[in-house]
Amino acid sequence: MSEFWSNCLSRLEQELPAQQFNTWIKPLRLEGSANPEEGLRLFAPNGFILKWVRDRYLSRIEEFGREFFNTEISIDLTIGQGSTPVARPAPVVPPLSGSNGGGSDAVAPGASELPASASRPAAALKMPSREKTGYEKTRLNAAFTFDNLVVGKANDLARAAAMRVAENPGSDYNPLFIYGGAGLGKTHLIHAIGNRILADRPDKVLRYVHAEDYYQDVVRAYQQKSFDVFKRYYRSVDVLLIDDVQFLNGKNRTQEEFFYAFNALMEAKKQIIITCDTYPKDITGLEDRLITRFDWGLTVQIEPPEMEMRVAILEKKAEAEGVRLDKEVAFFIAKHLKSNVRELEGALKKVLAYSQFHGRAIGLDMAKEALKDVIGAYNRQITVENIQKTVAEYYKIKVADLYSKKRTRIIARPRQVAMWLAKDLTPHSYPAIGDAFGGRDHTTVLHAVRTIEDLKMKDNQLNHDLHVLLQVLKG
Ligand SMILES: Nc1ncnc2c1ncn2[C@@H]1O[C@H](COP(=O)(O)OP(=O)(O)OP(=O)(O)O)[C@@H](O)[C@H]1O
Repeated sequence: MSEFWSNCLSRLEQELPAQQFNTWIKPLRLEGSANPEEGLRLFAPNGFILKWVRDRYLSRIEEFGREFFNTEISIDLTIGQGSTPVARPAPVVPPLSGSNGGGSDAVAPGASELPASASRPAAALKMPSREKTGYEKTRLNAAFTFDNLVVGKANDLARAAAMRVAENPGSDYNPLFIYGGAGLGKTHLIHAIGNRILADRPDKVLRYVHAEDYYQDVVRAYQQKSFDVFKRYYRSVDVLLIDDVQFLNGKNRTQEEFFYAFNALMEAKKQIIITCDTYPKDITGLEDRLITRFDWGLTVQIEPPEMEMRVAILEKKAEAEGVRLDKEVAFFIAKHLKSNVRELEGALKKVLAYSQFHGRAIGLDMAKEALKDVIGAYNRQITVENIQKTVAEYYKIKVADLYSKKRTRIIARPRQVAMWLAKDLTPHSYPAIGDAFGGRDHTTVLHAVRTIEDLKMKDNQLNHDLHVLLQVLKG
């Protein structure tokens, strides 16, 4: 197994820019028995890395596995440390040490709140200590700083507010609520704030947490009846940075805990910074008392970047990879990909890989060739509605069935196919796709995407369906 993993690591190291490899791949641990058919387990230190790896790298790792073992393998990606230490350990809660810390703690998260991995044992969450809190414990990503954040009209207000908070945590804007669409730099900005605070005030106890990880901590605290430790942990920080708060949607028990932590931190004049994909009042599935609190400080938006900013981002990212990008290439990419910085990064990566693979210098013609699929799909403006209509026609069902609660296989499978296509062909996030399918939870979309990914390897009919649908949609 270790031979496979080192093989996989060296291939990924060759394929990916060093920053991506170090951030997303290096902290992973793989475990499994000698027989790969019994399944492999890939441990990610936190939900943030898990989400990223699942969306971007898991299918590639599985592909390497199939080549290496010459058989189908399945990899169970889960939060944890495995049996070997990881670079950035996930926070975990120790076994119960006595009291459960009050009446509300006896309330379990609803069954639907429990993640698949909830029954797995967890290691111990340590109270942050000022002496011992090293950079790793903050869970910040050192790669996201103000220095490498490109500023333009789309984010100048958000950046100015972020700088102000970084300079005076706990005073002016509390909480600072940053919202905007997927891939527009919210995570980058929140890490930049954390990194700046820590650089200026190394004594501050600071904690970055993705909302999924916060939820996992609540689940573990519940399982291990260690709410005292959990509460003290989150209330003892000077700065709490919580990313993608929309993921608390529908998780009532977790929201309750967050509500108490929020109040305690605000009372103690500690800084809270929150990111979200929508304006507070538009968040669905979150309690009103939380939503109104989000508005207490300053709410700032990050918008899709304008043309000049997109060009500047491409140039900066290319520079970080040691490449000087011609203006015409940067303009060409920026002209075609408008709504999402992550997409711009993906396109740039594709151009760099294409140039390396074919041994060609980066120029306009080459970039056009490398990106013809990406840009073709983008220009045809594939929308979720369009996908739903095409899928419904293909499977001879009604579009309304795709929004409905019907679970019969004849409806459920086309719905999963449509969700998979929506994730593949549009820039929408899991929650946004869930909304477009009758207000379903993002986990349902995630499940659909994983199911179709798995099945398309094994099921010829499904593979054929996907092929036809992709051709129709891409034109
Ligand atoms: N203004 C910018 N300057 C430089 N890089 C940027 C900028 N905005 C976004 N990026 C880069 O784009 C990528 C995606 O950004 P990020 O993960 O911060 O988006 P997000 O808004 O948090 O997305 P999501 O809601 O999907 O989590 C990151 O690699 C980030 O560094």
